Amino acid sequence: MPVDPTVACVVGVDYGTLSGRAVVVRVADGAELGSAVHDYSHAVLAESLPDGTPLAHDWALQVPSDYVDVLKTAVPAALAAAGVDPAHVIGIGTDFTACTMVPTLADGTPLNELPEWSNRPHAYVKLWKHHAAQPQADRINELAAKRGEPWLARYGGLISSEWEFAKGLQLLEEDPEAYAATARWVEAADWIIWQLTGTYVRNACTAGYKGILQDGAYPSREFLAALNPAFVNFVADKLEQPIGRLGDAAGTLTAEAARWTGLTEGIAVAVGNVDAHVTSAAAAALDPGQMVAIMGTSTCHVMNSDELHEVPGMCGVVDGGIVAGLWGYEAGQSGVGDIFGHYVDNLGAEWTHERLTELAAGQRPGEHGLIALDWHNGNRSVLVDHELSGLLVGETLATKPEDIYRALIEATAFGTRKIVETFTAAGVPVREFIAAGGLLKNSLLMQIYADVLNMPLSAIGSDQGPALGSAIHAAAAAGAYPDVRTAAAAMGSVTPNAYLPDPEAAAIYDELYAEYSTLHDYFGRGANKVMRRLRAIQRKASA
Ligand SMILES: Nc1ncnc2c1ncn2[C@@H]1O[C@H](COP(=O)(O)OP(=O)(O)O)[C@@H](O)[C@H]1O
Ligand SMILES: O=C(CO)[C@@H](O)[C@@H](O)COP(=O)(O)O
Repeated sequence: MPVDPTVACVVGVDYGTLSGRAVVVRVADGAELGSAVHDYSHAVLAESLPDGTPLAHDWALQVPSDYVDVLKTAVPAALAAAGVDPAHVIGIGTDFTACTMVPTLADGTPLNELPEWSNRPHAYVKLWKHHAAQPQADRINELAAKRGEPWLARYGGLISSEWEFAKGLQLLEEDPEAYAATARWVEAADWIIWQLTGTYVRNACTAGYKGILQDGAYPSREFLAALNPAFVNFVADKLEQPIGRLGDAAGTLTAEAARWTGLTEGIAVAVGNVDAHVTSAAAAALDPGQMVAIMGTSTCHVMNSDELHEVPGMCGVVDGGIVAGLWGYEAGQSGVGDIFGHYVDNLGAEWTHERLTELAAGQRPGEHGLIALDWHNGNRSVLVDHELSGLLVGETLATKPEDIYRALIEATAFGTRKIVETFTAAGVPVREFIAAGGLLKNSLLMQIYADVLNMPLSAIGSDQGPALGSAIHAAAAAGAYPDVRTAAAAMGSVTPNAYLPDPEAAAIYDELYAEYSTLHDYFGRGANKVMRRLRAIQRKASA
């Protein structure tokens, strides 16, 4: 029975680092009728497994049953909050952090859910911020450069330790039994769709940006064998799967998933997507030159272009990676909100983001005498090196907590400026900067970004951008619109010029950015490898 288009709704579910957020959205105009959040009960496993098995440095794991709990809790709660008849919901779409990898049996059962594997770290989900595969990434990059692999240029010259191949090679080399037991190496973005439909389809976005699928091919068997002879069949045996186009239906909701969610069995389920890339649709910002920055735990910068260029240190460029018909570019900062949260957490309970922001807002740029490097979680773009670490210069006995908090915000803004300038210099100009994500709520942070970039900031209309983007893809998958671009025009929203640069502040930030750039190149491009040496000493001391 077709649903009346004026009441038809879709559900978008955004899987972030610490929680899943469900939104019920009206198809006709993108109105968000109700939402709910569910925090993952295991959060991020960075110190130990649930049974206490210790984890080494730079590990970040998750428990996949937490993801299914979101379907069972946040989706019904969002429906209740919206007061919508579930029979009016015609589709569901999801987005996920990436590259978050699930080792599974052939039927999609996660390895960690088998009793015999529950105490093995490599049986668990490797979260996007799992950086312990940097040695494998270094070998992949060295070999790819030596062999002149054509696909390396599509990733700015460097493959990240966060992605599918480095993490897969680490699995093989550190736990060969777990590698052998892994029948499918699955992006969480696709695993959750598998749970909703019973069908495993690899989405074109993560396959391209995180799985090195370029021009229809993965890295060759020869390349894999040269990395490690036992890795030769990694693609054929554990990775390859039919590719689903963004905005198409991956399948329909199973009876079991209908019971979990309270939705109707058989409704359309959109091909999986990534929390960053799906947000461009929510901001109705799919045209070339519109850079959408999804600012949360990390920041992802996504932008379309009608031209293919190599941008040094970008995360990747994929044909149709954001929307069909255009080259989708991605860059990123692997630590942003995480850096602020880590600082706040270490200060003590009486300190909060809000208190520090209020105190910091009273300062003029440069007043605190500090400058920081925003590499507390490594550097994703433009250096692609997760052995790098944070730095603070200028601290004195007069330095106050709010001074450092402001310097950390400014450092992430300088990191974003480095990315914007690199794109523009490479022939992919940034014509509009649109902010999205959880950090939008910090107006001081937004103003600092406008001043540092010295350009107006547009702001996405929704404070649940990724979830709205997933809902838009669900509407296209359900056939309510002919394609994602048409659905985005009807359902997405943005406020242009939400923050305008202050010329005086911008001038001071130009001086501070010059100092940031000097530190960036000195510590990040090999002049002084102290950060890597400290990591090596740390690993030896922790062994
Ligand atoms: N007022 C604030 N100002 C700056 N950062 C904040 C503020 N509140 C929370 N954060 C940071 O934002 C991050 C969460 O961002 P959010 O977009 O909600 O989640 P996710 O990145 O998982 O999608 C956390 O790292 C947290 O430390
Ligand atoms: O890397 C990507 C996208 O490519 C993100 O999913 C990852 O940085 C996690 O983002 P969040 O900050 O947790 O939303």
